[in-house]
Amino acid sequence: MEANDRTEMTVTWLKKHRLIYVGATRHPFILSIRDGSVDISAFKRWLGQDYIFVRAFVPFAASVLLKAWKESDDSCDVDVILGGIAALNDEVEWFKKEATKWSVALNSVVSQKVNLDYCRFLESLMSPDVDYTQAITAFWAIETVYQESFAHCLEDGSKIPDELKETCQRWGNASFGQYCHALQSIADRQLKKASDDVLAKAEVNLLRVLESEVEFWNMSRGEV
Ligand SMILES: Cc1ncc(CO)c(N)n1
Repeated sequence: MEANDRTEMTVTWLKKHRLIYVGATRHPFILSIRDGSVDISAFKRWLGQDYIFVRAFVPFAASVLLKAWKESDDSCDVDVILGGIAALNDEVEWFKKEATKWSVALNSVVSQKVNLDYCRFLESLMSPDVDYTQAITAFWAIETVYQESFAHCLEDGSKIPDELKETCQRWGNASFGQYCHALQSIADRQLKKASDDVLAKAEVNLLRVLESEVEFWNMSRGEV
């Protein structure tokens, strides 16, 4: 590959940063869900913290939608992102239902530092100074880590406890996978025509997302 080959930049980056990507998508927390050994208190901690994260992810998604509408040459982008926002609406309701099932009091969950930092990073990406290419690349990466992680839980040979199957289905299902692919195509198309400066920033943001995802799983396991 030539150094300036911009075809499927996301694929190139995931290869280049493979170790951290595998760290985010095959984390011990995910592996423990897959093999059924998951510590339920860790799962509940994840549930409460992720609810806080998802609430911050909604305005981020809205900011990506706004940027798509303003900056994209392809009006289909808005439809893809709108579909993602619709899914987030379901997701917020699902968290409330799931929290009741596990007796997690969502309104008394205190955001942990890792989560606060990640949400603050999302907020920085909402700035109008961050262009559509950077925003959509981060958006794709965030959704894809969950898709890859939970899809792995559902693969052959898994021993997920019944009461956690719905969680894995939520992000591991095929249509969420297609949605992530649609986001990836958009990101690749944008990255192909981006300036070198934007390209460099998008790569840094991708790394920040992957690191934050690893930390988020660590936090869920009570390790930070
Ligand atoms: C921490 C985290 N990353 C990604 C997603 C996917 O939406 C999520 N719900 N939470």
